[in-house]
Amino acid sequence: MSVISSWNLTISLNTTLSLSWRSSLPSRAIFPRPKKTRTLVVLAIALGAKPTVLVSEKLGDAGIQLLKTFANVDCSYNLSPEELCTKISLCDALIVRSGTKVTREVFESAMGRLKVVGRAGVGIDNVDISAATEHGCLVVNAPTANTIAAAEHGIALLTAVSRNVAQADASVKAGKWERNKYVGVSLVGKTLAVMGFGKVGSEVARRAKGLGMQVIAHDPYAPADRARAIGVELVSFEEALTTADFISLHMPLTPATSKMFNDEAFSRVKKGVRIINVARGGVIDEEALLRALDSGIVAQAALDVFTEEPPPQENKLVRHENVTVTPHLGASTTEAQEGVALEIAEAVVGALKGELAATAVNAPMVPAEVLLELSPYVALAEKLGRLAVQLAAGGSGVKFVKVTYASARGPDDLDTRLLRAMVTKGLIEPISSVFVNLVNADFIGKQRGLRLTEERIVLDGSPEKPLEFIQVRIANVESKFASAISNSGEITVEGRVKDGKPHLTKVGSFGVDVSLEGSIVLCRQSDQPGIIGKVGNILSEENVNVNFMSVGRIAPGKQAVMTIGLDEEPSRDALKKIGEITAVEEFVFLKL
Ligand SMILES: NC(=O)C1=CN([C@@H]2O[C@H](COP(=O)(O)OP(=O)(O)OC[C@H]3O[C@@H](n4cnc5c(N)ncnc54)[C@H](O)[C@@H]3O)[C@@H](O)[C@H]2O)C=CC1
Ligand SMILES: O=C(O)C(=O)COP(=O)(O)O
Repeated sequence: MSVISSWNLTISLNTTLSLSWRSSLPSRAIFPRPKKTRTLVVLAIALGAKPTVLVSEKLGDAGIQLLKTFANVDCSYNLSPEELCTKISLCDALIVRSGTKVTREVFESAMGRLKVVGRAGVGIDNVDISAATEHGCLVVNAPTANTIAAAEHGIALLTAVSRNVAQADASVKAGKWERNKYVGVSLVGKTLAVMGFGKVGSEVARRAKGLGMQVIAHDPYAPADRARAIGVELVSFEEALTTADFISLHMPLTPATSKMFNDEAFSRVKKGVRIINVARGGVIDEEALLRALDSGIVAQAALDVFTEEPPPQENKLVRHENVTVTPHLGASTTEAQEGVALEIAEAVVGALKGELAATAVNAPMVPAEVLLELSPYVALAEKLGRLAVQLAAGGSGVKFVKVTYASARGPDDLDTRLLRAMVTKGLIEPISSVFVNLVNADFIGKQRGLRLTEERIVLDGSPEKPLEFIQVRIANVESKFASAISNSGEITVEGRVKDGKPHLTKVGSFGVDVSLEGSIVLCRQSDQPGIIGKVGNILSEENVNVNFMSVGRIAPGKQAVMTIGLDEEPSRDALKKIGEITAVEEFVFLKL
């Protein structure tokens, strides 16, 4: 047996937490409700009540029909921010496009009911992801169905600005015939810099090559071999700026890309460059672009997106004669909208059912097969967390938690993110009013000052099972059940999965064996005959069914820890009577 990572490995509690799930997991583990409403919601769904999905922007019909097979669908377009906040507390899911701002206020107004936000498109800059995560709300998007539409729109604008199509059209419609004024420039042989070489950027590049352009791309995160495969050279930002005749923007709006095209950037471009933006308005400093257009540094710009949408009437960029504009039409083809609607409807319905969310934005994926295999260990992890925290004496302040995973599998073969989230859930929910799920576990843990570290132990043997046991230890605390403190001085509980069910197999330094169902009584007594019978009698007098009982002792005739699994909760009186048995030195009642 070897320990392959040490307690020093502090898992960063602010990393985005993993998550995906299946209906085989208990639904409350997936989308737990605030305590008062949880039971009702689960019950309502069990009785066949449909969840409610609010669609706040036009969505393709195929998507709406799919949603209707599973949910009540409320299509309410053009809601004001106040109206959205009012409606949202009655909705389990919200589907938006780029026109709805899903702000922190929206999540706060949802009062814990909103489980999923579906973005019917790619860019999620209109959704406050941190607020979603903090509120345990999953965000999913539809990242693939509009790629081609956006790329084609980029190419449409590229050709339009090279040949003054929009301006010439307006001129003819105004009764003029200005053939000399609208002489354009050719694309063939010109250099196009694609900024952001992702899905849309690479499709634009492919098409531009077909038009005979030299294509370079700037993307700090794109693999060079993917670029090479379509004959594109990845270059620095500087090189892209200084060599391009056309620049097409395809990066997401993030703090790093915000106003990436500013006075400084425009001061380095080739005079007469043409710029196309089908990404997000915010990646350009619009004031700086206006200056660059007025000074002739930028010959033309084509903008599908704006910092503020729709842009104000008086927006000088929109009215500029060298600017071609479209009203955020990149994704607006019949084909893309049907595709996006289906993609998002499937993702939202799946998430509401508790299935894997392949396009989760605030919850990295755990593959379906991994999840299926881990499912009983997920339940075990939560229950161990629940037991450990209930064993801490009041006022101890649980802070340092160590989770050990013992397995015969290699260290890279076990994704512990899910298990870590469930231990966190088990540790926090019994002692607070917050609800913890796989989306917000790390955030809530960090917020509450939990320092959770993980350790892997590699066991010899055949790696059939993903895990042999999970151990949860809480350091630097007193316990209300002294025997739960192991030789290392920590509250220690350890469990295994037996016949698909979680079992408690160790408390402190005592080996025990009890199925983790219902509730349990832990009892330390001096090892002597008759104790089990006495405890059993007290419980049977109360009609409390014992589902499991085990006794672990240090040595014959010394001390023993009796673990009793109960179907019902015993009365205070019964617990008092157990405590009064002479040989019983301490006992504790724990809810699972
Ligand atoms: N106008 C419209 O209707 C549409 C607009 N979009 C916009 O286009 C963006 C790109 O979409 P996809 O290609 O599907 O996303 P993607 O995620 O496949 O590609 C984005 C690329 O940008 C790169 N990137 C990130 N930071 C960068 C930086 N600082 N400099 C250069 N590159 C950077 C990433 O590495 C990635 O390769 C979306 O985020 C969205 O805002 C997408 C679809 C339709
Ligand atoms: O998918 C995207 O990122 C888009 O910008 C498309 O926006 P839309 O859904 O058309 O409002």
